[in-house]
Amino acid sequence: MHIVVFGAGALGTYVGARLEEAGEDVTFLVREGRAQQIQKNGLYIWSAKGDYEIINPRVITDPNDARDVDLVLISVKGYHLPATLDNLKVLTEKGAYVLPVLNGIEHIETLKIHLGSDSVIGGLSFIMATLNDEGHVIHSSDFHDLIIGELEPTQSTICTKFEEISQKANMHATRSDSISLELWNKYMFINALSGITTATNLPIGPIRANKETFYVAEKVLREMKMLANAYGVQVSEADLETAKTKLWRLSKEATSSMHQDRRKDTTLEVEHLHGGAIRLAEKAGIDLPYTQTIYGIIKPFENG
Ligand SMILES: NC(=O)C1=CN([C@@H]2O[C@H](COP(=O)(O)OP(=O)(O)OC[C@H]3O[C@@H](n4cnc5c(N)ncnc54)[C@H](OP(=O)(O)O)[C@@H]3O)[C@@H](O)[C@H]2O)C=CC1
Ligand SMILES: CC(C)(CO)C(=O)C(=O)O
Repeated sequence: MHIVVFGAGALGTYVGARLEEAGEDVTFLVREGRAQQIQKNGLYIWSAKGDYEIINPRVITDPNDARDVDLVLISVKGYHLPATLDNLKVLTEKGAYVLPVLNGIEHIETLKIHLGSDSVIGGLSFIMATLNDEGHVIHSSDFHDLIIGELEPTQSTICTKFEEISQKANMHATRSDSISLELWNKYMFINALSGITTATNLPIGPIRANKETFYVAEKVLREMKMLANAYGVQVSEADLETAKTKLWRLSKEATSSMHQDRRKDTTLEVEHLHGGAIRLAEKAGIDLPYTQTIYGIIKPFENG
């Protein structure tokens, strides 16, 4: 299978490298600056699950240079997605399916509108990864989960093929037959975790240690459950409890990628995540007061 990783950042490089390590044909579609950095420093992942270097990575900056693409793994930040749509179209017109692994929900509809519903597979990841100054991936969590699933029945064959190859790779890859529920469960979890860690500028430990602060995260979980339910996705009380348990199980220094971005003084995905939830809530005629407050607190830090 020929896989194009669109955006060789922390998550895309990690998954792309694991697939290449498993013997798959992987091409990285990047912008000029990243292409030069890869040429200078190489493509490495440093991980407790096993370090890996891609020897002679195949890197392109123009989608027209990609031949016979089966699948495009989209791993740009939410705020970069609009600028990728024309290049993605070039790839879907060659017959590729796209598998976005971004956090969030709104991007699924955006991609469907621009590329057609049949082209867009559901996907998400649980991992803590970031790029260091050399552009190498630092994988700091003991989990590295990738979940995929068809959003349309026509995607069954490509999902089966990708399931087979990704399960041979050094990561925990699974296929879900309720990917919309998985996407919303992740959205619920990430809006609580990234919201509370970024707004307080603290990792999860001190947040849990102050019940008044953890209470806010719990309220965000509840609002996100309500939002999912308003969109017909049956996020349940049990799912909410699972998300809460996950927040308790994280190591005390653990934090969200948005909070890591705040620490690095770079752009935050707050508009894509919390802003997206507020837009969806407005359309559904519901209020999300805790999410709205978190959004307001983070907003001044959005542009670094
Ligand atoms: N990191 C993590 O642990 C996790 C991240 N996620 C989600 O995954 C998504 C990606 O996050 P992450 O990997 O951390 O982000 P990064 O910022 O590390 O990577 C994003 C990459 O996208 C590239 N990019 C942006 N626009 C384009 C473009 N037009 N063409 C080609 N490449 C482009 C950027 O390249 P350039 O160098 O040119 O700017 C950058 O390398 C986010 O939605 C995040 O929430 C989900 C789970 C965990
Ligand atoms: C919570 C985590 C680390 C899980 O993958 C994540 O998605 C993020 O911080 O962006």
